Amino acid sequence: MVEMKSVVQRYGKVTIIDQVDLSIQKGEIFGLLGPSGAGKTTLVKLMAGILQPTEGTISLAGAVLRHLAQMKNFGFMAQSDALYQELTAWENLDFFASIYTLSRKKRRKRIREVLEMVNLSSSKDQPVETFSGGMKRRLSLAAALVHEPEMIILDEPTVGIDPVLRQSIWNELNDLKHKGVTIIVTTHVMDEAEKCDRLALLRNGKMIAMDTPEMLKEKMNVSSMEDVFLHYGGDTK
Ligand SMILES: Nc1ncnc2c1ncn2[C@@H]1O[C@H](COP(=O)(O)OP(=O)(O)OP(=O)(O)O)[C@@H](O)[C@H]1O
Repeated sequence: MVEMKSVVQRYGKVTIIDQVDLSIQKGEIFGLLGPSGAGKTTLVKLMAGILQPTEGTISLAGAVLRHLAQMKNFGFMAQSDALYQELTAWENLDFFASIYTLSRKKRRKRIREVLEMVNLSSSKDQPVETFSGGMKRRLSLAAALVHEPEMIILDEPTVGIDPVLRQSIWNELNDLKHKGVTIIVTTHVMDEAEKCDRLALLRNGKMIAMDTPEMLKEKMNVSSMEDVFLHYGGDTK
């Protein structure tokens, strides 16, 4: 689904992403883990076509990537919420759904579904400016999913979300995965890292390990993802 070859991203003389190769399969949950400043957000922005790499190639489902963010089959949830504060939750979702030219009937059905998924049905008519941080995060997730994309990129999706809801979001991500949706997620949360099919560990812009959570633990001879992370010299923030 995503193929990166020798990708380098530089700002001036500073190298932020350093010769990254990776390949993400359709229908997998792929996690990006690394200490703060390692380059995770930069890497997902490159995948989303929001940034163009200084060097290397990025292709999506075989095609060289061009403005993927505008493509219909793709959803992106950034770290900062891109919501219209004065509009209600429903109106925000209706706006995002209309961009993707969903029919009116389909839109209503789908908005109800995603609101239910993120547990915001009862707040659907409230303006976003009255929402808590966690509610805004949940609405951003709903907005990234409203058009049923084939691939979603979630940059720290569960920051500010309590453990119960975090679990229900992960159940939802697993359901999507079983429908063949490819999910790319950056996280600092170790129990979330465990839920990924494969993980890439990033440090100082370099890919230092890539494997299943089980194999990473086995290779390090440790019992938790926390230990894997610490082994590679990360800090858990
Ligand atoms: N536009 C930019 N110009 C210069 N440096 C940048 C720019 N964007 C990011 N950086 C630098 O790139 C490095 C990686 O940033 P990035 O946001 O990708 O890290 P991250 O792993 O997502 O961190 P966090 O977990 O804290 O969100 C940081 O040192 C950051 O300061």
